[in-house]
This record gives sequence, structure tokens and C-alpha cells, in this order.
Amino acid sequence: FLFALVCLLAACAGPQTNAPADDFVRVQGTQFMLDDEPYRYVGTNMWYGAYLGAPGELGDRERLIKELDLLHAKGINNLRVLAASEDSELMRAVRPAIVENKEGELNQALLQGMDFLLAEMAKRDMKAVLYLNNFWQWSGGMSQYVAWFTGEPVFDPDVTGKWNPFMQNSARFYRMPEAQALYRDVIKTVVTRTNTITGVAYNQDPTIMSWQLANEPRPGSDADGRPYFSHFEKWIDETAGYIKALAPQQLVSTGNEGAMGTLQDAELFEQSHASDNVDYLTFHMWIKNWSWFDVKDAEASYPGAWETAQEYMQQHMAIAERLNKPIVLEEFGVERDNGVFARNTRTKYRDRFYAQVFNFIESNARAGGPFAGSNFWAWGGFGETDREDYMWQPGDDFFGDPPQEAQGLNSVFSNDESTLRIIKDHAQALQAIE
Ligand SMILES: O=C1NC[C@H](CO)[C@@H](O)[C@@H]1O
Repeated sequence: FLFALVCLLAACAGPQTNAPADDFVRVQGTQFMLDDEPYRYVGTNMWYGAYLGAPGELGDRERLIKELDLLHAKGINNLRVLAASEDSELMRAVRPAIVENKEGELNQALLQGMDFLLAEMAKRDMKAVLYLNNFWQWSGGMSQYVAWFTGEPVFDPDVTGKWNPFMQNSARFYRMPEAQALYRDVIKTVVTRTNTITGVAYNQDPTIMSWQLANEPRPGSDADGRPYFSHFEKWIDETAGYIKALAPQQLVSTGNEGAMGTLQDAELFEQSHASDNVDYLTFHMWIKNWSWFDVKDAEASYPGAWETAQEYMQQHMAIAERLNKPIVLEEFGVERDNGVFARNTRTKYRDRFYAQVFNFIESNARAGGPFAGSNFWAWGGFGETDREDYMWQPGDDFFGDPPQEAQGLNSVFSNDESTLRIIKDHAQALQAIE
């Protein structure tokens, strides 16, 4: 009887807070491993996942469940999600924000939104990559930290149109001890949080595959950032080490774009990602943003864009091999045909680009290469807008496109059947690779 009572009490002790180690994604050379099997994934970017999961008017839990069910049905099993935003005067920053002020008070509804998202993802065997800052302006980010601790007005690229000085200003963040202290407080609070729905501590939750330093952190602008590269390299190593100490069961990555996000210098990307605290490499690929592809001159510009894209991917495979780390393409995308934003419009070039990227990944994986996964940018799902300018306003539906871009620019919608077919085929192809 006593033995039975002890077992019963143990069973009632609440959810496991120390999941078996093999539930976590691990790194073995250039491969991810999960439950002793190679883990490769097709994922998406859903920056707004915690916003959708928030209780009450702020979120839309019914929509989130619909989105996760559809994603799961299409074989999309990895979500890259914003885990810290900063309250800001920046014109195109999302509101509200997780970090409410320079004192580090956090928005509890948005943290509960992350709790709900992770709990629902766990039910669908999905894995999360959570980024803890942003080099860009659309979630406050590093430039908001700079404003908080210099007392200077925010440097708003959506007002000035000046991106190089904005990037140089954001990069001051790495050199500001007070900003770094608040950032680390936020990291510690989020990484060690106990999920209010599952009772599992975040750093004990195998749903979280990786903590990411930021979205697209850069050393500064391509023109003027080089003198500050050493601060960037040191920030990566030390911050990644700080997170690893808080979450030894989970992976750490930077969220960097690769060479194009490191002063267009592949050697500096390799050097800044050699740290043992960085478990795997990330790179992004923007054929339109980087002027490789012109959607208004699509037929003429696409072949050259694809040639350059292949070279960019090959270049990063070689770096991953040299560093003996897995690598994931965690952002890639292209607009709808003719650059329109509305759903129910053609996506011929997007479909071609996705299919060719996926084919490259499958070929590399079959050859035992380091290409371990991808997250397309980005998931728009069931999002709807009736804004004539397609620009997000507080209270509007969330799209894969953050508030600084037209809602529909790169979003894949729930009824983009041709694109979803290509994604699902890729998921099945990955599953079939030994
Ligand atoms: O992280 C990013 N990379 C490119 C996206 C599309 O332009 C952009 O919305 C986002 O800031």
C-alpha cells in the first residue's frame, strides 16, 4: 500500500521538469540529432507567435490553433519566433512590446502568449527557435536599447530613410555595458521562466530547440562597421556563453545572415561563428533585398539570381564543413508575382525559388552535408487586412511580414496551395533521407 501511495504521489507531482535528455535537439558534428536519429526540418518564420498566443483581446488563440494545425498538416515542424521586443517610439515597431521599459518590466500577457504557443507546439511535436533581440527597428530592438541608455531620441530609418547610420547606431548596443546588463536580465528572465500552462521551465523544455542572440545581428553598416567587428565577435562569444550556462540542454545560435550580414565578408562570418558557444550556423538569403532579383523584370533577372543564390549557399556549406557545425537557412523568401501583396494572386517565381532551394537542401543532405534545415520567410496563414496601404496598425491581424513592411510582401497564406504543396513535398523528401 505504501509503495502504491508513493507511486501515486510521484505521478501527481506535476509535469516532468527534467525531460529525458534525448528529447532535446543535439548537435553531432555537422548534424542535428533527435532521439538518436538525424533531425532535419522544414520550418517557417512566425515572429508573432507569442502575440497570437496572448490571452484576451491582444491575442487570437483560436487563430493560433488553426495556424498550428495547418502548419503541422503541411509538415512544417520548426517555428522561428520573436521572444523579446522593446517598447519604442520607432514608427514601425510592433506594439505592445515584451520589454516595457529600461527598468526591464515585462509584459505578462505576451509572456503568457509564449507559454501558450510552446504548450500548443509541444502537442504537435514542433520545435521552436526563439530570438531575444533584433538588429532592425520593427520590434524596438538594439536601437531602442541604445536610445534608453544614451537618452538620445530613437534613430528611425522609417523617418530618415537613412539605413547605414541606423545600422551603425544599432551596433553601438554591443559596446554599451548598461544596455548589455538589461539585455542579460531579459535573457535570464525568459530563459529560466516556468511555463504557466505546462509547469515546465523554458530551459528544461525540449520544445525549445535553440535560443538565438537576435534577429539578423550585424557588426554595423557594410561601409563603416569594420572598425567595430571585434566588439561584435566578442559579443557573440560572451552572450552565447551566458545563454549556454543558463540552458545547457538547449542549443544556441546567433540569427546572423551569413556573409551578407557580416560586412559582406565570409571570413569575418566564419571567424565570428567559430566560438564553441555557437552550436550551429544560421544564414539568410534575400534575392530581392540584395538586388539579385527584380520582380518587375522577373524572367530576365531570375536566372542570374538563382546562380548567385547557389554560389551563396555553396559558400556557406563550405564554412559549415570547416567549422564542423550544422547550418540552417532560417530566412529566405521572395514576393508574389509582380510584387503584389493580396492573397489569391500568382506566386510563380516564389514557387520556383522555394522548389530550387529545397532541392539544393535535399541534395546536400543526401550527400551527408551540413545543410540541416530551413525556415521560409514567412507564415501569413489566415491573416487578413483591408488597409489600402497594406501597412500594419496596432490591433490588426499579424502577418509573416513585420510592421515595417507591406502585409503580404513575403507572407505565405493558408490558401497558397501551389507553395504549400512544394513545402509538403520537401518535408516528405527530408523524412525519406537516411
Ligand atoms: O529579418 C528580416 N529579414 C528580411 C525580412 C524581409 O525583408 C525582414 O522583414 C526582416 O527584418
